[in-house]
Amino acid sequence: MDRLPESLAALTFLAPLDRALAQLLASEANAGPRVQLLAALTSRALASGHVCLELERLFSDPDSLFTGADDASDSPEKAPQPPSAQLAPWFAGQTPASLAAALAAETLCVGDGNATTPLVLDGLRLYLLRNWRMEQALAQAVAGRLAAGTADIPATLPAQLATLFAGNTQDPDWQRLAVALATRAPLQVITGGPGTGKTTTVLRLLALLQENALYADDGRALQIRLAAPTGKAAARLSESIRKGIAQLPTSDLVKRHIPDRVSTLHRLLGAQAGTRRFRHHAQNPLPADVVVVDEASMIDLDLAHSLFMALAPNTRLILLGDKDQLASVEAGAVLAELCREASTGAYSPATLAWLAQATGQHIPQPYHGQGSPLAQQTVMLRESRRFASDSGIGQLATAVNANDPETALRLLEAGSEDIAQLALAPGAGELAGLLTGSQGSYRAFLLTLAQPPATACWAAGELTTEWAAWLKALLLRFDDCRVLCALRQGPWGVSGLNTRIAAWLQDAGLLTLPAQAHNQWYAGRPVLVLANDYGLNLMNGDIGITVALPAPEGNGVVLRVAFPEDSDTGVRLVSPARLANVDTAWAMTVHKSQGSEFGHAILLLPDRDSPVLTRELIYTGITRAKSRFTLAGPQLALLPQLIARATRRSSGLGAQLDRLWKTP
Ligand SMILES: Nc1ncnc2c1ncn2[C@@H]1O[C@H](COP(=O)(O)OP(=O)(O)OP(=O)(O)O)[C@@H](O)[C@H]1O
Repeated sequence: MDRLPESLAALTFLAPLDRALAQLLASEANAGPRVQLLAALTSRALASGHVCLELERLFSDPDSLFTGADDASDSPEKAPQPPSAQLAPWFAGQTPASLAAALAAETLCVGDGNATTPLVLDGLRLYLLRNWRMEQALAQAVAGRLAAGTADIPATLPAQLATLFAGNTQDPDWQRLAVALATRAPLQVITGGPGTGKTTTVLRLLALLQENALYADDGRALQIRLAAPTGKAAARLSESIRKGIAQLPTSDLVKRHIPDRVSTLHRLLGAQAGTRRFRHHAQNPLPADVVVVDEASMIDLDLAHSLFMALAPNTRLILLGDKDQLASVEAGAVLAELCREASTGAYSPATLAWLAQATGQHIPQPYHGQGSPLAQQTVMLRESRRFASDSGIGQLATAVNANDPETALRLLEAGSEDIAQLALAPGAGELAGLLTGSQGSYRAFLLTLAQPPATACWAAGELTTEWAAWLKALLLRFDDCRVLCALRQGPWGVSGLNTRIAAWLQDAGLLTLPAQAHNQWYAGRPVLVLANDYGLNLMNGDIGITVALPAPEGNGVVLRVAFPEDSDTGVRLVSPARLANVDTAWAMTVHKSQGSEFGHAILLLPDRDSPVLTRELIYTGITRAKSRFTLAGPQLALLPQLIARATRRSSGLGAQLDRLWKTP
């Protein structure tokens, strides 16, 4: 330990920012070598998605703490030695408890959260102060929403539920149970895999709440706000809400008061250019009676904290998401932490009795328990309506989630109408055939691109209906197929694949690339927006298609990027010159694909293992497929070890909640 700080340079897995933090603590707070090292490690763990540094894990499984989330590389040169080997000399002869004791003695740098110290030690968890505060505040907000206890059952509730769920014959009917529970507290969590009916359920809940509000004595409609973490997820929810409203068994008045506009969460909270602060916060809460947030697995600690702080105490929050998907790119695994008891249910006798009275439903014994107050407000939807029980995609996703590699391999090897595997040679030429083939490929998209309308493109400076419809069709067709990479860098990562795919498409006569290699812009280039741009109203994750349009004035053509938009034309055109932060999107990372779905999802595994290849990544990749899934790669034999590797993000949210509930 005494050789620090110079020797921090020897820890190659640290980033300059981690070392800078250590140096700052040394110069400003007189931090000793041990605190410097642990501060740098906390900072590195944070960059890998962990809210805190768990000292026990630092000893038991350090390599799992220091892997990148979205910036993984498959070049082995980057990490000459695993972190465990590099750290071994520093921690020889120590234990988690001895480290904690030594840290606690450094009172200028390390505190218990009451004083303003740069680091907070909470048991055997070490935090940067800001994260500890956010986690505390979030836990208190969650617990606060559940503190009021159980409301009485409104006399009308059983009949309303019976009408709304008249078509559901399942026993228990988890959708009905979820709606019933959501009426009794200002927080409800609904988790479930793809197509388990999360949107359908929340629509019925909104109908029920709005019905009660509109037909009450004062007849005031509830202000309902819908949001999702990315623009793409928001557009998808908007589309399924639009379709679902028509089928609701409720009056036209109620239907008219259910919104179908879904904003991004950042926009809902009032993101402002040039600052991380949102317009809505505890002193200026969101004006809303009900807030629904979909794809909640993508919400990191920071955003979850901002969301909870922006809600007035009586605003009802409904979180929807799939707890088994990849966690957020930034630190935290909020939905997974909130859903710790979702699989087992753990419904208390009081909840069981309440539900029996409200719904007439009896939850089977395996789901009984003495769960936390949050478990009582959480429902896991368990039956996929999108995938029949014999669908390959559904079965494969279930096997991966259940850590059952034998079944997953058997399904893939046998193949079926909707799943296949494709072993690739180093040149990956087999993939070229798949991407230019007749179905579930980029062919239909590129053929649509080649056939713009023969009519005029512009009328009075606006796109004509025909051209707008063509652009919308183009955007839709692009979702026929997508290559999802596990990694970003290297030959099997997004960067390598995008170049190869464009060349294959050109070889097949489907695409014309610019003669000059440095010119990245060409008609047909799909682009992915990499960061929120409030000036252009484009969100991280939005996808646009580059098109050549007749110039609005004069001769020739201009390149524009078409993005979907919730407007009359349904599309918006942006000049490529204004798009500084975009990437080509023939291939994208599984992380970036969250919240999207594709007709045919092709998940590409690299040629060697990496700690970022996890069960959640495989599951998320599979569940992006609507009708066809292909697992491709040069080393498909890696699959069982990837399925076995479950992600565990270090966080204290669950522990903070447990503590709050134990000490009323
Ligand atoms: N109780 C039900 N009875 C019949 N069909 C249902 C029921 N619930 C959902 N569905 C149908 O199943 C499909 C998937 O439902 P929904 O879109 O609500 O699921 P989801 O969990 O929100 O899906 P996603 O994974 O896309 O978020 C839809 O076509 C929906 O109409």
